[in-house]
Amino acid sequence: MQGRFHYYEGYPLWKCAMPVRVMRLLGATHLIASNAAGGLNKCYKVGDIMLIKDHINMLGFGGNNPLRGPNESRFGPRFPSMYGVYNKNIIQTAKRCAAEEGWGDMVHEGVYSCVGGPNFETIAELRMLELLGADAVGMSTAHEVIIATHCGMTVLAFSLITDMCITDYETDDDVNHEEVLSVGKKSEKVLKPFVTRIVDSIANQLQSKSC
Ligand SMILES: O=P(O)(O)O[C@H]1O[C@H](CO)[C@@H](O)[C@H]1O
Ligand code: HPA
Repeated sequence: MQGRFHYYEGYPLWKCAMPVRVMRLLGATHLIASNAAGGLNKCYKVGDIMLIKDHINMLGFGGNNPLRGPNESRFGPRFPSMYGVYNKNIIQTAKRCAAEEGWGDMVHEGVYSCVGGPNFETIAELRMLELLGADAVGMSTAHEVIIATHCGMTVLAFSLITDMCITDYETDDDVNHEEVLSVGKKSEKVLKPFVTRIVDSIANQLQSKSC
């Protein structure tokens, strides 16, 4: 997909995630989701990649979930498990692809927290997310991953760290969307071959399984 629908644009979550169901109906078995996110983990740097190993869906705590409403059992069960959502084998594949390209040092594994936006978080909110165990924060992806998991897709998701979150009242730095876009643009040269390598590797694995 080129871009995605966001909750802050006014769409309900089920609509934000609907393209995933369309892809599933077209025969897709795997979802590779990427996003721009603010880094909370102090070991990260702008331009790093965080392979998502789990998420904290802040919208979901309030009952706002893309699966809310009558369950569509042709896609999946009423109460889907969210253990092991982010496929461990594919995370390893992605790590290997990064190492082969010489990007091992800039690729991490971490927990993504999804907030509603559109405002960037307050310092107190960021401190709370940090305390909860989040390594990065953004305004997308969790609902798409929930829908993909519900319909049995295998998921890899990663965040490009576009800014480091400020958790210190003494800092004068700020965050803005232009910075997010500019880091995204600069990182294209890394992200495109990274994703291509991962897709090739998954395809090879699937092919050798089917032989
Ligand atoms: O998650 P994506 O859409 O990649 O982008 C992130 O960057 C935007 C904020 O700058 C928000 O849309 C946030 O979610
Ligand atoms: N916070 C929330 N969403 C984001 C950020 C951030 O710092 N950066 C990119 N998307």
